[in-house]
Amino acid sequence: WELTKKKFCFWSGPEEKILATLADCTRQSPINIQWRDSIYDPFLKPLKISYDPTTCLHIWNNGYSFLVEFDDSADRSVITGGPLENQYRLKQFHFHWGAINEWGSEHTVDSKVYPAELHLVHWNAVVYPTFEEAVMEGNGLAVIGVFLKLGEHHEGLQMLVDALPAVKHKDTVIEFDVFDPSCLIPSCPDYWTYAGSLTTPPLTESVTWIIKKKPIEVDENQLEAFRMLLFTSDGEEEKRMVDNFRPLQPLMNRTVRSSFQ
Ligand SMILES: NS(=O)(=O)c1c(F)c(F)c(S(=O)(=O)CCO)c(N[C@H]2CCc3ccccc32)c1F
Ligand SMILES: [Zn+2]
Repeated sequence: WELTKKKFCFWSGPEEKILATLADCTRQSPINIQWRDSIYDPFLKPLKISYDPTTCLHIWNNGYSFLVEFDDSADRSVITGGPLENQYRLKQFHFHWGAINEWGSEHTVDSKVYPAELHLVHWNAVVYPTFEEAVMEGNGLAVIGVFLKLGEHHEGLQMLVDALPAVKHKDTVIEFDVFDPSCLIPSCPDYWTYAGSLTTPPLTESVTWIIKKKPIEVDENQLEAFRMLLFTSDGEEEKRMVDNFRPLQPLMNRTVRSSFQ
């Protein structure tokens, strides 16, 4: 293993825990967060978020999700505090959602599934020279997860929704000059945090997950707008971009900490 440091963490079925242990894939994501099993940690600091809206670059459909990418060449959009030892730079955010409102999120809370989940991906530019290197290291990434629930119209999200028709097909991109993603993060400071992984290839166990307790509310039309995106490129047989979430992974020997009692 040492030589290649390659490991393969993708199974499902009863033997997954044994195989995961053999391949030491012991911190995969997403997981179900059992509220009563989470441990309040009084030493957890408040998460400090400071984004510069002008670091926003573009929105693109990469055939898995739609992502909004940021200029991460300097410490202009960063998070620090919370469970983090260093400052992390915002690289991109993206969403996961279902074909219908009954499912779509990656994490669940007491087995409750939300219709969608926002992930803001940050990397440890204090310790690692590039994002690609940070992706391979245990403390390389920090992802803020925010649940979306069906409810009131979300003004901030609508700016993204209005741009989606322009990125309907895989590998389409449009410029997106100014956007402050903190409008998508609930003001309630409460979160859970645990050591996990990316939920897409390379599935590396490099993510400190910070899952906000409070969801944001979005309306039906806004969720429907996500579902009109396509996994497929222009000219291919259309496949709607829905159900782009990974199944729940075994908790193994992990504790989920909460920032609140
Ligand atoms: N749920 S998640 O937070 O684990 C997560 C995703 F779910 C997801 F879809 C993506 S992606 O960029 O759309 C697809 C490439 O992996 C990323 N992107 C990251 C992962 C690897 C990588 C490499 C270059 C740029 C961005 C990313 C991701 F971190
Ligand atoms: Zn994600």
